[in-house]
Amino acid sequence: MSKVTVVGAGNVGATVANVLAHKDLVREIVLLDIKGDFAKGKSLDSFQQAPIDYYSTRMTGSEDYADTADSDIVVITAGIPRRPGMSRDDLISTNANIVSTVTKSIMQYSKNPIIIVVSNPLDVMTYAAQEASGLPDTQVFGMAGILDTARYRAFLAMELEVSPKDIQAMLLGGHGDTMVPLPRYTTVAGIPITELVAEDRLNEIVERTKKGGGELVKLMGTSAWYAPGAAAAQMVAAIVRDEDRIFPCCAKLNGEYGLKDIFLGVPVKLGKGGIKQVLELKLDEAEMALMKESAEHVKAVIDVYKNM
Ligand SMILES: NC(=O)C1=CN([C@@H]2O[C@H](COP(=O)(O)OP(=O)(O)OC[C@H]3O[C@@H](n4cnc5c(N)ncnc54)[C@H](O)[C@@H]3O)[C@@H](O)[C@H]2O)C=CC1
Ligand SMILES: O=C([O-])CC(=O)C(=O)O
Repeated sequence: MSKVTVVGAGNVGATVANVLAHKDLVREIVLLDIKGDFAKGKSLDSFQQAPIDYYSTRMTGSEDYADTADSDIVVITAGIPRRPGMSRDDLISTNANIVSTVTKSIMQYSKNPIIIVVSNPLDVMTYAAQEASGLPDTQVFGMAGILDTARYRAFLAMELEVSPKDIQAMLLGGHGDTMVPLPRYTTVAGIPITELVAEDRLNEIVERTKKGGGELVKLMGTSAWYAPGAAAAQMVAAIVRDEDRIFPCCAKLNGEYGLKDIFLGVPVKLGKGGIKQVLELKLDEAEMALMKESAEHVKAVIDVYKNM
């Protein structure tokens, strides 16, 4: 049974830990935060749910990295969330420093963890975590695509009045307004979405998906946590169970899609050890152009990070 550390016990981190504990898959979760006893309180509250919801996963809170020693998987959610009017990229100056510091502290106590990054701007923070950890590409990746496709699938379920269970979709690109939902790879119980939703309406749903994070920031004054937390927990589960799930994740590209030295959302096979394979879809010209545009945007933010 694995040990999982979640860094950042705020809205997303506490949700990742709580959802993961409910899956009863790992022996121990350590929730770490710099905010005094905050993580201790969150984890105690969460563990007091165990007798009610019937799981065994232990959860402890800490502000001391020694307690994270020998973690198999680390989820980094530390950092500030955006407020209305901000873009995810506006968080870079604060969060790059936090993510790099957190990663180095983790590496002092865990030799060979898998790191899943959640902090924003996601693609660049994943780049920063890999640089700070020195871990192989297969072991450092980011959570965004599961969330973004979940939003897309939820909007389609609302549109068609069908169960979200029956909607399958794929999405590429950066975790920002340039993300690339793929209607050609979207089905409802195997039926191509293009047969069920008119092109104009589908475009509106794609546009709403791209701005899905911002829609919630506007409604709540801070960013989302239920779906993001569940998405990160699903990635941990796929690794612990060695499921070989195919998920869109933010992964290092080494020539796939004609791109290098970048972390970007692509379909990967996720199981024991992390990313087992990056899948290269046969994109048409329009899809490839959107992917390229998204990559250029992420590259520009990586350059900002490199010059910090
Ligand atoms: N990748 C994605 O799809 C998503 C990413 N996010 C991002 O996740 C991050 C966290 O969001 P929330 O949980 O809503 O924020 P939050 O403010 O509720 O929690 C963040 C926590 O990080 C802690 N923290 C800050 N610096 C730290 C450090 N050096 N070491 C340990 N802990 C530290 C804070 O004390 C706070 O408790 C944000 O950057 C947000 O933009 C949020 C939702 C989705
Ligand atoms: O929108 C944000 O800032 C948080 C996030 O990445 C999301 O919910 O997609």
